[in-house]
Amino acid sequence: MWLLHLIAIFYGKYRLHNKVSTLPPDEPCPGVSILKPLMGVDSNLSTNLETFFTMNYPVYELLFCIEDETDPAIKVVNTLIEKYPKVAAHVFIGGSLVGVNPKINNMNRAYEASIYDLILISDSGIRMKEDTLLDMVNHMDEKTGLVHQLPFTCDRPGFAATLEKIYFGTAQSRIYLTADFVRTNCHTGMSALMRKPVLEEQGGLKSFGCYLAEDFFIAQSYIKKGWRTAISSQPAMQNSGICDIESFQARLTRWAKLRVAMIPYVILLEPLSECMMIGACTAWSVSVLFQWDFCVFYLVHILIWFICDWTLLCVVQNGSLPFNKFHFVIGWLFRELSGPYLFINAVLDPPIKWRNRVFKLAWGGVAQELHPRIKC
Ligand SMILES: CCCCCCCC/C=C\CCCCCCCC(=O)N[C@@H](CO)[C@H](O)/C=C/CCCCCCCCCCCCC
Ligand SMILES: O=c1ccn([C@@H]2O[C@H](COP(=O)(O)OP(=O)(O)O[C@H]3OC[C@@H](O)[C@H](O)[C@H]3O)[C@@H](O)[C@H]2O)c(=O)[nH]1
Repeated sequence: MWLLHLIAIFYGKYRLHNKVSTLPPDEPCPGVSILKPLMGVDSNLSTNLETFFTMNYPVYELLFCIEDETDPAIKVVNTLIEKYPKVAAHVFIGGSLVGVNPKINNMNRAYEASIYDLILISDSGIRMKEDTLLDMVNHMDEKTGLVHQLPFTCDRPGFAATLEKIYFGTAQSRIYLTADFVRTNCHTGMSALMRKPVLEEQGGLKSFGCYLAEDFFIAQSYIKKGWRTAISSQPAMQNSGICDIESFQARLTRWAKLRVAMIPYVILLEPLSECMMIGACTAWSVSVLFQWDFCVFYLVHILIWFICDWTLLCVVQNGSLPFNKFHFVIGWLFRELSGPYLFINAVLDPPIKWRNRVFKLAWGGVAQELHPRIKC
């Protein structure tokens, strides 16, 4: 785990927040079809979506996917389309039933209507900078089939936002960056650019509709076909208007359930890779083997881990943090203490609740909807 910390810090420093180079003027810019699956409206939706209309990229189309024809997101999107008439944008309402995964069902019609060879799947809460799309396209070299963004968050007020930033900038970034360094699949599909022809060879987006963790299986299919996956230099800036501890923990629990079903060895490795757990195990081991003091060892372990996490968070943030060190201590302790508890909860209660549906996963990751179309 110390090695993982070091790899994440140094690789993050080397790989993230690099200057985005412009494409050579003589090379034609590849067009990008951007799929935006939407469901409901939050206080930041309009400003988040607006950043897709103001990107500095020459050829792209925006394909908004909305399942429910009464969804207020339709009005938000139409207002933006009227405001930016020069940006190619279309709205797909109704979705299509091609599998169990509601996000795939929502996006599939837009995917089939997309006209470019590069597809960007981008969740509703994501914000783009003017050069984010260019940065992602720049990472799509001839060996790479899928470019994804390291999940991170925008600066927002409140303890829940602090907690989210700490989680994504420490525990998640550590694994994500190390996985990218050793070329292991760790793809989280909130913002991913992919080659459409490769997806088409496998039957298109709909062939991943049987999985809830479509992101993991899409990346896996690229790797099996000999393509590389890579992270881009800019992290994914999540900026959902819904930011509270309960929904954040529900999301982490849902993701943990997906991981456990897809990659069963994480049942053991994941809790053991948590600071408090591995620290306690190691402190006990050295107290038995070498008669070292348990408490001193444990506290030094936690202190070094804490310093590494702060360093990594600063690397991923690449600027001043919106909270002070005291808030970091509180948020970090809360995350580290609640992490193993959430994981155990996820293992003990396998049904997965996602928005207004409940699913069950079989080992391997194939999903089944438990009570189709229940409303919250
Ligand atoms: C030698 C030490 C090995 C340590 C192994 C650590 C085991 C995993 C610990 C924590 C997992 C955190 C994963 C964070 C990102 C995943 C977020 C997520 O769950 N996303 C899902 C929903 O979008 C998505 O479907 C799943 C994506 C793939 C998750 C793969 C997790 C296992 C990654 C193991 C990488 C180990 C790399 C280190 C190798 C030396
Ligand atoms: O029923 C749904 C649920 C979600 N979605 C869309 O899917 C995207 C992600 O939804 P949420 O924000 O609820 O969920 P997460 O951020 O946890 O998703 C993430 O984890 C699970 C993976 O399968 C997803 O690819 C990844 O985006 C949003 O754009 C949302 O609008 C639908 O279109 N229909």
